[in-house]
Order: sequence, then C-alpha cells, then structure tokens
Amino acid sequence: MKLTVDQLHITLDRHPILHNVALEAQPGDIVGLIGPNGSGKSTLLRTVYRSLRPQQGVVRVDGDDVWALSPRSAALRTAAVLQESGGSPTGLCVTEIVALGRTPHHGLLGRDGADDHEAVEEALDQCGARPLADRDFTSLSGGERQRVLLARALAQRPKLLVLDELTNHLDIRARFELLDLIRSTGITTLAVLHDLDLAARLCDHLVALHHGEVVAAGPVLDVLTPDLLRDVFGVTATADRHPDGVVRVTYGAKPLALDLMPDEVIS
Ligand SMILES: Nc1ncnc2c1ncn2[C@@H]1O[C@H](COP(=O)(O)OP(=O)(O)OP(=O)(O)O)[C@@H](O)[C@H]1O
Repeated sequence: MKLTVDQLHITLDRHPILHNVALEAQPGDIVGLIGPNGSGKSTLLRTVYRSLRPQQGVVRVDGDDVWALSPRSAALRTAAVLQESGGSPTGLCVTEIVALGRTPHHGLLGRDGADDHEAVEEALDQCGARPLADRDFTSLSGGERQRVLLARALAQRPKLLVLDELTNHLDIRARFELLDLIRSTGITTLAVLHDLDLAARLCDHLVALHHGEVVAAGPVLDVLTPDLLRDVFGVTATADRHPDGVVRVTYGAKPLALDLMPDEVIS
C-alpha cells in the first residue's frame, strides 16, 4: 500500500499549521516523522487517518483520496495508534478492546466470525498481550495499554499503520520488541517518533517538519545531519552508523546556547 501526501495546507483558528507538505511511503516502507514540539507532526497524521480534512492538498492511499472514501473503506485500509488522550473506554477487557479493531470488517449484522477471532488471537500473541487478555483495560499500566492499542490496530489487518509516539510509555526492551514487530509485519507505516535513535532504528526514511514545513526528507543519515540537528532541534549532535549496523545519535553535553541558535529555532 502506497501513501502519498501532496501540497497539504492546514490552517486552524486562522493559524497556518502546515504549509505545502508532501511525502511518500512506498509499499512496506516505514517513514518516520520527526520535528520539535509544535512542528505539525500530529496534525499531519490527523489528515492521514481522517480526523482532520485538509483545506488544500490531498492524501492518497494506493492512489485513492482518503477523504473521498467512505469512513468504512478508509478504516479497512488504515489503523492508527495515537498518544493517550485520557478518553479510554471503560468496562471493556483487553480482548474486547482488541476485537474493536475488527469493526470495519463487519457487515450489517456486525457478528464476529472465525476470521475475526483468528485476527484478535494473533494480534494478542504478536504484541505479547496474551497474559493481559482478561484484564480491564483501564487497570493497565501505560506501557501495557500501548501494547494493547497496537494489538487492536494489527487485529484490524490494515494496509497502512499510523503511529503517534507509540513508544512513549514503553521500557527500553519493550520499545525494541514492538519496533521489531512493526518492521516484521511489512505494513506501510507512518510513525511520529521524538526519540531520534528509535526513529533511525525503525525507519527506512525520515521526514523532518519544522514550523509546519518539510525541511528534509530521505534516508536516515541524509536527514539527521549536524546542520539539521542544530537548525531544527537546537542541539549539537552527530548521527553515525556503527559497526553493528545501528545508527546512533551522539549529543553534545548541552543544548545550543540561545544566542548561538538560529532565529527560527527560538521563535
Ligand atoms: N485548534 C488549533 N488552533 C490553533 N493552533 C492549533 C490548534 N491545534 C493545534 N494547533 C497548533 O498547531 C501546531 C502543531 O501542533 P501539532 O500537535 O501538530 O504538533 P506536534 O509536532 O505533533 O507537536 P508535539 O511534538 O508537541 O506533539 C502547534 O503549535 C499547536 O499549538
């Protein structure tokens, strides 16, 4: 499944948020969206999972404008795991939450079939959520919830996965496990990640947003240059591929002093 975003403009409450944003993910690609707080990453994701209709521009999934699809057709293609909003459903156990991922697959009768059961069981196992299956979702820790919400997204059997800071609550081993799992699914993925080491580890390509514009896009090491890390993130840093094949970012001891930072970082 190919994702294309083209000439996207978003204005919210008369504030321009995204300007002329374009990106592409080829089938099976994992594209990381990076950028400082407020640079527009979540806003861009919202246009992709159909929560925010762009005023200009288009989001295409396998050539179809997602905003021209029915909500059900769009949900059959795209699953999102978002930052916790605090609005967790109450009174549902983990298996029931994961089963919600099957909703777009149900016909008018809305009955669970063998396919639904199999998809839920597989997703619980894939995400290591089996021991939690009977627990009340609201009783789970932050990291456990993240696993379950990823399981719900995988149970949906989507063609495109949209992830907003999936790894926030996860311990370091769980981060690696879930990132490896996402990679192993082969699902085209657009992921917001603040941790640049994790972004480098997971993604084939990165897209850097700054003040609502794409300022760099391409293979990980082409994007994570010392200039970009300074100008966009306000840090002295270098990114290198180590002999084990992993890209790591080495940061200077302190953030750049305010008087050394480019104006656009401070503003
Ligand atoms: N309704 C709104 N009206 C005005 N500005 C808004 C509105 N919603 C969001 N914004 C602004 O849009 C900008 C981009 O927000 P967004 O959540 O997309 O950033 P982000 O890159 O995901 O940030 P973070 O890394 O902090 O999660 C922010 O400056 C935010 O304050």
